[in-house]
Amino acid sequence: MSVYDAAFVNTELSKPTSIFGLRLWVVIGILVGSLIVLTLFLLSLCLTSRHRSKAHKAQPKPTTDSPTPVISKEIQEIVHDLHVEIGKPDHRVVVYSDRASSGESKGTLNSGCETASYGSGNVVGPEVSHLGWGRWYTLRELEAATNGLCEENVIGEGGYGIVYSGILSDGTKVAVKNLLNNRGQAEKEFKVEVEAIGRVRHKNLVRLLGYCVEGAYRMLVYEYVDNGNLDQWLHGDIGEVSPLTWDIRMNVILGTAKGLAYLHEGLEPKVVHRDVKSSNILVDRQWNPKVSDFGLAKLLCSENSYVTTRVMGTFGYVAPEYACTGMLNEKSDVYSFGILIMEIISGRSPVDYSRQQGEVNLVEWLKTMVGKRKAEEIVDPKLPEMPASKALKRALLVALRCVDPDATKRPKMGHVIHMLEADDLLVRDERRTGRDTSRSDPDYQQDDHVVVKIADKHLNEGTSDTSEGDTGRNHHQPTRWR
Ligand SMILES: Nc1ncnc2c1ncn2[C@@H]1O[C@H](COP(=O)(O)OP(=O)(O)OP(=O)(O)O)[C@@H](O)[C@H]1O
Repeated sequence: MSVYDAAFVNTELSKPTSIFGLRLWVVIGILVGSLIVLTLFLLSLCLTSRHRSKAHKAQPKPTTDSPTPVISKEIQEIVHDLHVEIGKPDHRVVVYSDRASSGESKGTLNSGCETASYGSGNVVGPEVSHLGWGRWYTLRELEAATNGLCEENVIGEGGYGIVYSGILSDGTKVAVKNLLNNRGQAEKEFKVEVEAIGRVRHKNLVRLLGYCVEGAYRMLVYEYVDNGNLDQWLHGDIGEVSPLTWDIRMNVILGTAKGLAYLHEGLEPKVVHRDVKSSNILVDRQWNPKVSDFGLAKLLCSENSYVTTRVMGTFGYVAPEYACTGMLNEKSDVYSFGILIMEIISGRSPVDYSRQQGEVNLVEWLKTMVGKRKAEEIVDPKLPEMPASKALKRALLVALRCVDPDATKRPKMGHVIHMLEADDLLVRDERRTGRDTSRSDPDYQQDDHVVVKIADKHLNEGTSDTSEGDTGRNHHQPTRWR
């Protein structure tokens, strides 16, 4: 450009324009500046929206197959209508059939401890459950806690799932129950547990900390109870002398009664456990009992009874009227609890085919022994020391009342606690004063008389309403109840 041209451009650019009399070069400068700012703004907008859409894709979409809302809705439904079916799985497959279609994970978990691959891939910390309690754990998180659902972490295997010990990232020790796919049974058990005990807090009930719903996986995460279950301590290989003293046994009975009383009388709708038995009573190092395994629980509104066509429970513990008619209310649990007391006192299983005739059925044998005034011979021979006679008879009395063939005459769990605690106070008092009241105390003599009377009455009534013929509708029904 020549000097002339440059001077011309300079002159032109310096001319004032109609825009506030600004010179042309100033106007051009403002326009270019604005254009740059606008371009930058649009660029940043574009980048932000792309980032958002990526992040959105990485999170599981809250669609209809998003786990929590669906489960939550279904759980509400089962409160009104639930028929739990009997069925024990015959093999240990922990990957469910719809897993492949969900596209989330592949392969089965078996005896190896290698980490399985889980396709969903997001490592998300525990979220607060949408159910209003507990936590919603990811599969990956529980896999990490249990060393990949490792064989070495297996604590036990129940009818509906395998239980693993695990340690969460915050150091909490937990028990993780991986429910088996049993044609819908896992789903039902899962819903029942979540609904029945999700919100329950009681020192004698195993606390459910949260759950995992991912693809076809259904897992329940419980507080870890570190001293096994009562069945192991009563019938396991524990040597000649049981560590379970009389006081410990009574403490276990009382604690269990408190847990059940809370389910029956402290909740609305009340919860009938339906599977009270020694393997479902966990104990901690101080021998505090905690009732577990609510998979068969049933929610009942206030005074209701429920008639089911399928009887659930464990052989030897199921109340006769429930077995025969399907009529279920909390008194069925009271019956099972009575059997549990007998088991704890005697160290015998409710049904033991290795025993001689007349001793196979615990209730029948125990009543006969009481009737013959041989209560002392009922006591577990592995007990380190014999209980006070009065304490033994009171415990037997409670047990006999709980297994009354007439469900309406069985005490409520609250009343059971009252009877047990009264006994506790009396026995402690007896020990403190160092006197044996058993012979002089009229109350004691009355107990003795009542125990024998109840046993006799039950023995006479026992078989009339539990005939062998009435077994048609029930699954796990023994041919004879007593
Ligand atoms: N929270 C827990 N802490 C420690 N151990 C547990 C816990 N929950 C269950 N277990 C143990 O895991 C094992 C299996 O328990 P689960 O409740 O699945 O079956 P079960 O009661 O033995 O049998 P079923 O379910 O067939 O009646 C039991 O030995 C039990 O002691």
